[in-house]
Amino acid sequence: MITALDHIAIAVPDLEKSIKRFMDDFGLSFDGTEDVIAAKTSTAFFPVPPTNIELVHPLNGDGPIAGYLEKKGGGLHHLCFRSDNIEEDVERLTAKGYQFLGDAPSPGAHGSKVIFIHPKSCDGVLVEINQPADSH
Ligand SMILES: CC[C@@H](C(=O)O)C(=O)SCCNC(=O)CCNC(=O)[C@H](O)C(C)(C)COP(=O)(O)OP(=O)(O)OC[C@H]1O[C@@H](n2cnc3c(N)ncnc32)[C@H](O)[C@@H]1OP(=O)(O)O
Ligand SMILES: [Co+2]
Repeated sequence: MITALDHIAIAVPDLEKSIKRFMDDFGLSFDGTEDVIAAKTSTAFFPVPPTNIELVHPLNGDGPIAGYLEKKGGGLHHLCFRSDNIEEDVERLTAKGYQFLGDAPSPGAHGSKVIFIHPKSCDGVLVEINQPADSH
C-alpha cells in the first residue's frame, strides 16, 4: 500500500551549487549526500516534512540523469511514493497495466528498495516507488 509522498526529485547540472541554493537561499535543512551506485546517481536530501526534496545528479557523468540533463538541462525529474510492501504494489499496479522499468526493485538511497514506472504509463510523470530500509 502507498503510505506517503516520500520525495520530489530535481535533476541538477551542478550539485554543489544547487545544495547551496536550497540551504542558503531557501533555508532548508540539509540531510547530506549519498552516491547510489546501483542507480548511477548522486543524491542530496532536504527534509521538508512530511516529505523531502531529492537533488539528483549523474554519478561519474553516466546513467539516467546524464541523459535527462543532456536533453533538458535540468528540472523536475520524478516523484516518489513510499510503500509498505513494494512487491505487492508492483504486482497490483502491473495488473492494472502500468509499465515498470526493470523486473524487480533495486537498491535506492538510505538502504531503500526502489522501482520506477515509465512516464508514458503515468501522464508523462516518472514515478518511483520505494520501501524504506526499516520496513523491508
Ligand atoms: C538514487 C536512487 C533513487 C532514489 O532512491 O530516490 C533515485 O531517485 S534514482 C533516479 C535516477 N534513476 C532513474 O531515473 C531510473 C528510471 N529512469 C529511466 O529508466 C530513464 O530515465 C527513462 C525514464 C526510461 C527514460 O530513459 P530513456 O528512454 O533512455 O530516455 P529518453 O530521453 O529517450 O526518454 C523517453 C521518453 O520519456 C520521457 N522522459 C524521460 N525522462 C523523463 C522524466 N524524468 N520525466 C518525464 N518524462 C521523461 C522523454 O521525454 C521521452 O518522451 P518522448 O520524447 O515523448 O518520447
Ligand atoms: Co528518487
